[in-house]
Parts: sequence; C-alpha cells; structure tokens
Amino acid sequence: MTDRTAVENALAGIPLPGGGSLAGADLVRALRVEPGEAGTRVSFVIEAPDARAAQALAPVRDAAERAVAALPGVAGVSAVLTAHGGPSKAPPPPDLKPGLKIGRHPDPAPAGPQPVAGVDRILAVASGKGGVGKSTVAANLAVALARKGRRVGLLDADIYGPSQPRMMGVQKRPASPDGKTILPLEAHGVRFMSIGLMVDPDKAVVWRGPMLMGALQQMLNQTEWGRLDVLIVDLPPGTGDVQLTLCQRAQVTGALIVSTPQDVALIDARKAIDMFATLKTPVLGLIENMAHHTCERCGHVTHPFGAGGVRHEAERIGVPFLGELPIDLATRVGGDEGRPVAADEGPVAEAFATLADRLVGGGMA
Ligand SMILES: Nc1ncnc2c1ncn2[C@@H]1O[C@H](COP(=O)(O)OP(=O)(O)OP(=O)(O)O)[C@@H](O)[C@H]1O
Repeated sequence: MTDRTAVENALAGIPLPGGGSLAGADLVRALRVEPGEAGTRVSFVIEAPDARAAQALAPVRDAAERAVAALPGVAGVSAVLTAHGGPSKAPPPPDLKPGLKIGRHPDPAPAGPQPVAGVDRILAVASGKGGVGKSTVAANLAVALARKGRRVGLLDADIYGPSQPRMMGVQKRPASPDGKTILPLEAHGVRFMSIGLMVDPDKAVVWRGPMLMGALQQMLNQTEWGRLDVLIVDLPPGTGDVQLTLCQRAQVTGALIVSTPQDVALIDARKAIDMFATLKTPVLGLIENMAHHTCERCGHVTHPFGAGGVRHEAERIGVPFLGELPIDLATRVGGDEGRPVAADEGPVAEAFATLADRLVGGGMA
C-alpha cells in the first residue's frame, strides 16, 4: 500500500517548468495520506510564491495529482494550488520566546509547529478588518461540516471580542474536573471552546504577547477535544500575536480569509494574506461575506459594499475563491440568538453546505 514516503517520492519526481522538482522547491504543504477501506486518500497544497507562478504551476498540479493517483491503492487525490499573494513586505515575525502559562510555569518552546493531540487538521479563519463576519463564517462553517458527519471543533481565539459563546448559544464556563484538562462545550454537533469563557474580556484586552500565547496554548492543548477531523480557529481580526502564536506553535493546515468586497476590507485582507505567507501557512481560499442583498419585498438585488471585489482579488493573487455569502437578516439573527443559520435549511445554509463540501472534497476538513 502507498504510504507517505511513497507519495513524497512520487512528488519529488515532478519537474518544474523552470527546472528543479516540486519537492526540491519546497512548495508542498499540508500533505495528508489517509488509508481507508476504499483505498488511500491523499491531499496536499501546492503553494506558489505569487499569482503568476501559481498559473504556471497548474500543469504541475495536474501532473502531481496524476502521479499520486497512479500509486497502488490510492483511491483519491486532491491538490489545492494557492499563492502567497506576492512577496511579503511585512517584517519577519519576532522570535517568540517560551510562553507564560497563566498562573503556571512557562512551556518550553517546541522545535516548530506541533500537532494538537487527536486533531487531524486545523483551519484558521481570519480577516484583516474587524466586523466583516469572520466569526459568523467560522461558526456556520463548523456547523455545516458537522452536518456532513465530520468531527468538528471550534476554538474562539478572538481575545478582543469573543463571540462564539453567543453565536453557538452556550455561555456557561467549561468544567475542568481534574484542574488540568478543560472539557469543551457542545452545540449544534460542534465541540467548542472560547477564550471568552475562561477569562474576563475586559482584562484580556490589555494582555501582552506572552500571556496570549499561554492562554492560546492552554485552549489548544488542554482542551479535551477528543478525535477531531478538523479544528476551526476563529482568530481575532488583523495580524497580531494570536495569529503568530497559532501558526508558529500549531500545525495549521491552512487559513481561510473572510472579507467584504469593500476596498478598505480588501486592503486589510491583503495584509493578513501577507502575514500567512511570512508564517508559511497556506491560504486555502478567500470568502466574500456580505456580497449582496436581496430585498425581501421586491426581490431587487443590491451590492452595498460593491460587487465581486473578493473574487477579483482571489484571481489577482492566485488564491482559490471559495464562494460568496449574502447580507442576510436570518444570518444576523441566528448569530445573535445562538442558532447559526447553517443549522437549518435555506439558501445561506446551502451556501455553507457547499463550502463545507468543497473543503471536505479537497481533503482540507
Ligand atoms: N452575511 C451576513 N448577513 C448579515 N449579518 C451578518 C453577516 N455576516 C455577519 N453579520 C453580522 O455582522 C456582525 C459582525 O459579524 P462577526 O462578529 O461575525 O464579524 P467578525 O469579523 O468576526 O468581527 P470581529 O472579529 O471584529 O468581532 C454580527 O452582528 C453578525 O451577525
């Protein structure tokens, strides 16, 4: 049967247009080789340095898929092609020193990003600007994936405005029977944990890097997630310590960037994309939220934040465009009332189901 080494060897042999090989150029990320009853499923991300390189790599992606598909016992292959979004102008990330655990000794710094026990994949949901609907997308995507039968965790790491307890409809403090591990809460088929349930958000806003690092580490590693196919992490907006810590400490499969079509949101989304490039975390796609609004009375469609901006940006920088979500009253009410719209039926629930299918189909969730 085909194992990881066989896949790596097959990929190593794929030539690049300008010379060298796929493996030699260090372009393959998030390689997963999953044996199953029907055969082995393989997924990986090819991350090009920029949009032009990504375009040129499309035949390489096809060749890589074919080469892996030809290996014995392989039942399915999915390769996602994405780009860094241009060379990074951001300064290199600071050298993070061992994190202070709150009220505990600092953890020794691991050699590099580590897996979270029992968790197969970590997807970071990020945005450049606040208020674009990142938490809404994270919650609904988690619920949509759970409805597909995936084992899903949701970690609310938005220290400055934790909103998942409200969106998921559970506000109680998680139990910690042994004083060490934290039992996650469960709602709509999703196990979830929020930094907002453990700390006073008014105090959290003045926390500095090491304290945030300690808290995030605790949420990731001391929560009893059990076996998860995917852990979705709802990040704070922007490009700060939480993003750095997550990507430097945990093996993040990739990031999904949420933006509205507005120019101001897109400018900030580019900064977030740039940050993930610096951190070597592949951007798996862009999602346009609040794309359009349909008048409930006359059916007239308007684009309050402009039309198609995120799709164009995704095309421009060579990152997959994962879909658009409308401005929708039920989405807002569902978020406020603790029942994400993806838990019910309707066009927005379908849009999230399609997004979930796409991620599952690509081996990313
Ligand atoms: N597609 C949508 N249609 C209608 N309302 C939406 C939609 N997406 C988000 N909202 C609403 O917009 C508000 C902000 O959304 P949300 O909290 O998800 O944004 P965010 O990007 O996570 O913000 P922040 O990280 O700054 O807290 C919420 O009240 C939410 O219900």
